[in-house]
Amino acid sequence: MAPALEAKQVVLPQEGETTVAPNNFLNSVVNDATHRSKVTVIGSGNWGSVAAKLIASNTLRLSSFHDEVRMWVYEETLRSGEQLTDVINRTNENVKYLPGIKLGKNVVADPDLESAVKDSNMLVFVTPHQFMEGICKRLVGKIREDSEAISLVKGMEIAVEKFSEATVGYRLNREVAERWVQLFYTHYFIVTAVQDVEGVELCGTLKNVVAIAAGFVDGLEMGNNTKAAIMRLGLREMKAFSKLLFPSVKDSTFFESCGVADLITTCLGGRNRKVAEAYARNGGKRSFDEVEAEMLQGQKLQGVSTASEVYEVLSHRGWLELFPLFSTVHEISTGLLPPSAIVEYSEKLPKSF
Ligand SMILES: NC(=O)C1=CN([C@@H]2O[C@H](COP(=O)(O)OP(=O)(O)OC[C@H]3O[C@@H](n4cnc5c(N)ncnc54)[C@H](O)[C@@H]3O)[C@@H](O)[C@H]2O)C=CC1
Ligand SMILES: O=C(CO)COP(=O)(O)O
Repeated sequence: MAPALEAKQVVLPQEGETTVAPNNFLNSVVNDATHRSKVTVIGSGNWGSVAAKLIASNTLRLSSFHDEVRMWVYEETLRSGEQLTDVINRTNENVKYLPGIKLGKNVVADPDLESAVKDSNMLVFVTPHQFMEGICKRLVGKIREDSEAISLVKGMEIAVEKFSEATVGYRLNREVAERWVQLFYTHYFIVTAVQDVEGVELCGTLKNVVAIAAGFVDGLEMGNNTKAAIMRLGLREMKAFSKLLFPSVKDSTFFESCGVADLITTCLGGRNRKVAEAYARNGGKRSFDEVEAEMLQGQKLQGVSTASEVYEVLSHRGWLELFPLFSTVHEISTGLLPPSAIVEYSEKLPKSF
């Protein structure tokens, strides 16, 4: 991917420093409409819709971007009989996944994946991870050659413009990272770039497994001390697992927004936590799928399937004993162990851990 960059003279902050979107600078640099970046958000769930809203407020403000933001919608028929896409385009609101929040008139919902991406060079992937493979396969040969893409990291309350933050992980090209930061940054959504793609990705992914464990603790009414202990041990497993898989992962990434902050917010308030709490209150008698469908009404949990994927890696590599929290979460969520096993697992902690 070779992005055409228009903002080469941006003075980049040091790694880990917060970047303030250089509003006036960008406006003066890019005037040529043919070189403006065009953005498509691939996904329109809860976070996908928030992302589209955030981005749309910035594309209007910054002349380096086309105003219009396309949002690919996995089409569904609402109870009213209307198509979700039609309702979004008529009301400017995702009434199913982000009700009560206007997305911005420059957000255009599109149920056709190919048409949604065809003119865009900045692709924002934000669907539940279980659908990503199928979507990527459908996109082969359909996207512009100069496309850049980002897979999103976190934040829930920003749709109502409460202060929040996020981390962009990048590999080598700081300028590309900077453009993504500009696209997302607002006064209420602080975005930081760190040179650690794997670390950022794994933080966002693995913390959902810890959030399931935190939900079990809540469901069993074990209190805050136990929950804090589970979160600390979870963070330790997140770090150990990430570094075993990718030795390049940096310790400092775990202290960024994508690390400890996202872990805390998801373990205190997220959907994984909420559904796991209900599952544990039921003593694991109803399956996660059942509880999820009932409680989330179409939104999707990531923690349970992530725990299963992590378990596969651990089994394959012979690391199960090194990661008792991760493996216990999987065993509980598949009904092999009762929810109470979440605190019993600590007896299995290896001495060196
Ligand atoms: N909600 C949040 O606070 C945050 C979510 N994320 C992550 O963003 C990703 C997307 O989450 P949300 O936007 O919250 O989604 P969501 O869970 O609110 O909604 C599920 C979405 O999946 C779509 N969908 C259902 N079946 C599908 C299929 N077969 N193919 C493609 N799409 C299908 C639905 O139409 C809907 O748009 C997840 O990986 C999540 O962990 C990341 C940060 C924050
Ligand atoms: O990944 C997420 C937030 O970072 C989603 O968390 P929940 O699905 O638990 O709300």
